[in-house]
Amino acid sequence: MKIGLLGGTFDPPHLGHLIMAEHVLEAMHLDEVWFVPSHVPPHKQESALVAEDRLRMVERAIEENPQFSVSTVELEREGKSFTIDTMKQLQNQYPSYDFCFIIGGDMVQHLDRWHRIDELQELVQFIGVGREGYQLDSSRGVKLIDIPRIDISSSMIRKRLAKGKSIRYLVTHQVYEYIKEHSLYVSNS
Ligand SMILES: Nc1ncnc2c1ncn2[C@@H]1O[C@H](COP(=O)(O)OP(=O)(O)OP(=O)(O)O)[C@@H](O)[C@H]1O
Ligand SMILES: O=C(O)c1ccc[n+]([C@@H]2O[C@H](COP(=O)([O-])O)[C@@H](O)[C@H]2O)c1
Repeated sequence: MKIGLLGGTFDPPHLGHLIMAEHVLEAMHLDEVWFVPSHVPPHKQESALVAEDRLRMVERAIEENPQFSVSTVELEREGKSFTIDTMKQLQNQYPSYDFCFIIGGDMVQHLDRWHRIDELQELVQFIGVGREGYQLDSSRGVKLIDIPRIDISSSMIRKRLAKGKSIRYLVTHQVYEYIKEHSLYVSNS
C-alpha cells in the first residue's frame, strides 16, 4: 500500500487541503491519503481550536472520498506533534506500507528547522506542492508537484469568520455546517 500522509493543524480543513491531497494521490499513484491532525503543532505560535472539533471537521471534510481517511496517531500522543515520532510509530505499526509525507510550498523552506530532520528524511520521502505566494524550493530532496494554486488558508478562514464574512465554498458544505452549528471562530468582541 502506498500512503500519503497529510499532516496539519486543520483549523479548519479547507478546499486547499483536499485539492492538494487529490492531486498528490493521482500524481504519485497512491492508494490512500491519511489526514493527520496534530495535537500540538510544533511550530505554530497561535494555539489551535480544541482537537475534538478539528478532528470532527476533518472527518466531515473527507467523508465523500473513499481514498481519504484520518489518522488520530498524533491526537492520542502527548506533547508536541513531531513528525519523526509519527513516522516511527506508523512504520512500526504498518511495516509493509510505503509512506510519503505531503507538505505545502510554504513548509518546504522551513524543513531545516524540523525536529531531527536528517533522521526523518531517511525515513520518508517528502512531497512538496505549490502554494500561492511561495516559491517551490527543491531543497532537501523534496519531490515537487505543481498543483492548481488555491489561495485559501485556515488563517484566512478564521479571519473572515471573526469579521462575520462568508466562508461558503472555501470549505466543504459539511465543514461549513459544522462551523455554523458550533459557532466556531466567532469573535466575542
Ligand atoms: N492552499 C494550500 N495550498 C498548498 N498547500 C497548503 C494549502 N493549505 C494548506 N497547505 C499545506 O497543508 C498542510 C497543513 O496545513 P495547515 O493545516 O496548517 O493549514 P494552513 O492553511 O496552512 O493553516 P494556517 O493558515 O493556520 O497557517 C501544510 O503542509 C500546508 O503547507
Ligand atoms: O516535526 C517537526 O519538527 C515539524 C515542524 C513543523 C511542522 N511539522 C508538521 O508539518 C505538518 C504541517 O504543519 P502546520 O504547522 O502547517 O500544521 C504537521 O503535520 C506538523 O506536525 C512538523
